Amino acid sequence: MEKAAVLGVGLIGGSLALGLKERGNVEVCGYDGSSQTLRLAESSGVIHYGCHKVADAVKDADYIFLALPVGATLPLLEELAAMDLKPGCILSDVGSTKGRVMELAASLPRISRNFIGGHPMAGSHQSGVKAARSLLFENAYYVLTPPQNGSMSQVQRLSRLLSKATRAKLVIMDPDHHDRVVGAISHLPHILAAALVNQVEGYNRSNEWFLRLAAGGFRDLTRIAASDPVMWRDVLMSNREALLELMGDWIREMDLIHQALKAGDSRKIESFFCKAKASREKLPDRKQGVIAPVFECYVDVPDHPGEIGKVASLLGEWNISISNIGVIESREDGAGVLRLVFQGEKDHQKAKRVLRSNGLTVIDLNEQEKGGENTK
Ligand SMILES: NC(=O)C1=CN([C@@H]2O[C@H](COP(=O)(O)OP(=O)(O)OC[C@H]3O[C@@H](n4cnc5c(N)ncnc54)[C@H](O)[C@@H]3O)[C@@H](O)[C@H]2O)C=CC1
Ligand SMILES: O=C(O)C(=O)Cc1ccc(O)cc1
Repeated sequence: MEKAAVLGVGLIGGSLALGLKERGNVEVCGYDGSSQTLRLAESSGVIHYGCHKVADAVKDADYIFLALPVGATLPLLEELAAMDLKPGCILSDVGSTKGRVMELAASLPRISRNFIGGHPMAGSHQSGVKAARSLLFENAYYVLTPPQNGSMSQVQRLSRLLSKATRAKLVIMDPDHHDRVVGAISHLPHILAAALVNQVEGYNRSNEWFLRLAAGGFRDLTRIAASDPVMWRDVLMSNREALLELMGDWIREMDLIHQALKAGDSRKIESFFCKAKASREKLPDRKQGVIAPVFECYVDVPDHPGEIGKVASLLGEWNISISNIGVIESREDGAGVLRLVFQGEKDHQKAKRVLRSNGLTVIDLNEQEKGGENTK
């Protein structure tokens, strides 16, 4: 049986460990800086067994997951790079930012090819192993950021395991692109929620009615302000560039509504809310845990001129329409990885068949393994 080491068994590490244990068909060893957490993880069955030393936890591991705050992930990754890991061992993390960790991994030659960044796009304002749940990531996106010059077969190995263990939808992204997008939809909202709570708390100090009257809107908008401060300190510190830009845009947006209010411009004020209402109503309802399906696959393109054109015309000959095509990774040897996106499941399945029967290596990160756990 393969072995997975989960370093940091809090909310995310614990949830991942539970999924790996219940559906991943791997032995799960845990490590945590807090021996109380490690004991609890062991006694509540979140991990098969715990180790008090990192070196013992990662010994003979086939997979290593770092599930600590980003600021603690970076030095631990450097420590791991100095250890003798099992050849071919895949390392990954779960951190909310990807640029900084990918940059560091790229500078550590002993692990750079086997470090595939990860970010499950689900969680909670709670933290700690007590809040861990085996299906926390079900139907959420799980972003992978493969290394430049890494191998797609390692990405496929990791995604097979994660798909079974988490039942999330795996997608590949460039680290900087990830940090800008997630900065806007997750990091910036956390800053705004905390700022609003701090502002109202200031008023409340001299008049307790402020927080006493706090109703639905304030509560909905600020739930995430109860999240772990160390984790969020590290998220901001590791995504400074993108967040400074996004906060600049936010200040400009606030200034527009401030100006409209100052001028008593009721038309502008109404259109500000109309625009937001229309856009908010278009957001898919996640209550049932449903997310847009991913109709995409990746093709390893050999180092021959015109290969991308060949893929496109092959699909054209079979009347398969592509909704998006792009090179996501170009390697030093001239070869690369092509990302193909289709409008529907029929074209997606047909394209994989056609490309494979023409000798191309096609990777679908969410392909169900025949007879595997996630076919249930
Ligand atoms: N909380 C959330 O909703 C989400 C968090 N993430 C990311 O997951 C990572 C972990 O977050 P959570 O599980 O929420 O935090 P957590 O606080 O629940 O768990 C972190 C665990 O790491 C341990 N730890 C901290 N520093 C350590 C060190 N230097 N050495 C050994 N152990 C150490 C702690 O004792 C704790 O058990 C973070 O990088 C965060 O950005 C990703 C997706 C969602
Ligand atoms: O609780 C919530 O709504 C969250 O926002 C959870 C969350 C926190 C951090 C992440 O990187 C991803 C998801």
